[in-house]
Amino acid sequence: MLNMGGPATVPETHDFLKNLFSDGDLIPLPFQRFLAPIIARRRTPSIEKQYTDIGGGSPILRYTKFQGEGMAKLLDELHPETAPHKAYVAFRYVRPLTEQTAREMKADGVKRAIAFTQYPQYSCSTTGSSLNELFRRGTAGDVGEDVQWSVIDRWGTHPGFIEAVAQNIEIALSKFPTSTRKDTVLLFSAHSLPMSVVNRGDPYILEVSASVSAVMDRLGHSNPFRLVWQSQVGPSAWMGMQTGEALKGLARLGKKQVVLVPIAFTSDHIETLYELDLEYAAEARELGIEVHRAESLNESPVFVRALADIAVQHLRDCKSGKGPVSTQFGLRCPGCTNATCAKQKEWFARGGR
Ligand SMILES: C=CC1=C(C)c2cc3[nH]c(cc4nc(cc5[nH]c(cc1n2)c(C)c5CCC(=O)O)C(CCC(=O)O)=C4C)c(C)c3C=C
Ligand SMILES: [Fe+2]
Ligand SMILES: [Fe+2]
Repeated sequence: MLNMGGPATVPETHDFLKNLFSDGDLIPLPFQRFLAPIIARRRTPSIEKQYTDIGGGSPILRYTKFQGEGMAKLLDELHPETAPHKAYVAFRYVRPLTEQTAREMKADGVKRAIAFTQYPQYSCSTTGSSLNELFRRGTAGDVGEDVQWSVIDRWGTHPGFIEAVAQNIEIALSKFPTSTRKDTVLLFSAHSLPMSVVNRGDPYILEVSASVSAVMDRLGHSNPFRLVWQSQVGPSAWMGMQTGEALKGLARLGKKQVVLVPIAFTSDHIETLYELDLEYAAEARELGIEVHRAESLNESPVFVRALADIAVQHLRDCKSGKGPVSTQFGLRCPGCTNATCAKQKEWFARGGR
């Protein structure tokens, strides 16, 4: 289960940021090895405060373990041919790091593995970065040379995922009076992307939009909705409209009720618990808007079942000869010039050999 991870405790914030700013797939910096520790050190106090304010750390490891254990148990029932199943967590910036997990898998004698991204929608900067790291570890022999790999690289319109999000929206909507419920705006909010990444053909914006569209279809277009973008960092141009600006605009339009919907991450983190729940909710209240947030997928049984279904479908596709990767996987961003991306895709397409 590939993801970025987050600091489980406040003192781990610095190392998280240092690893994050050292990742050239996420943030290409000149003199990266030199600049990354400097930027990380400068940003640590403000981000530490945010993790303190949300209860002392990121819950992502706890939720990912919960989801993974639930998925593995379901897989034993749904796909006994490949039982027993075990979920390993491989984070990019905090423990358990890809490197540590790779060694653990080797020690366990794993012979068949699925690199299962936990980002629903594909971006070169997120899933791409995790696959590049796994490729480096795999080719360095950290996982074991004889492991057969396949890849689940995106699943943003899977009906089970869409159902889980839709159910959480319905719960949030039910907190508004029946008489005004249908006027409530569903404001889908996803982590933004620098325009430089969008403009090289990264599919993330398109895939997040497709998720939103599928959720609205499932809800029968019961409410007005918009997709907006949050958490941009630094002075460069990022994908907009920004979530905070959208709330101001909705207030100007006389809207009084909003459901905020996180759509690009599977568990709570500072974007939901700090930015949405503390910052934007307070801003909205000042603007005279009542806000409820759709809960993150966290411990949703519908979502755990969706993960298992995605894996079963993938195992069947592998067996029926559709190959170890999706058809989308082979198509790199037209503007991607990252040499590791190219090598990684070839390596996984051969089953990681
Ligand atoms: C699908 C989710 C995410 C995408 C896409 C994404 C792209 C992206 N992010 C940065 C820069 C930073 N991201 C930071 C933290 C962070 N990012 C995501 C998710 C996505 N990022 C998460 C879940 C987190 C963890 C923080 C949290 O919310 O718990 C940070 C560090 C925090 C900070 O310093 O503000 C940076 C920096 C870029 C440049 C980028 C696309 C290229
Ligand atoms: Fe790439
Ligand atoms: Fe980010």
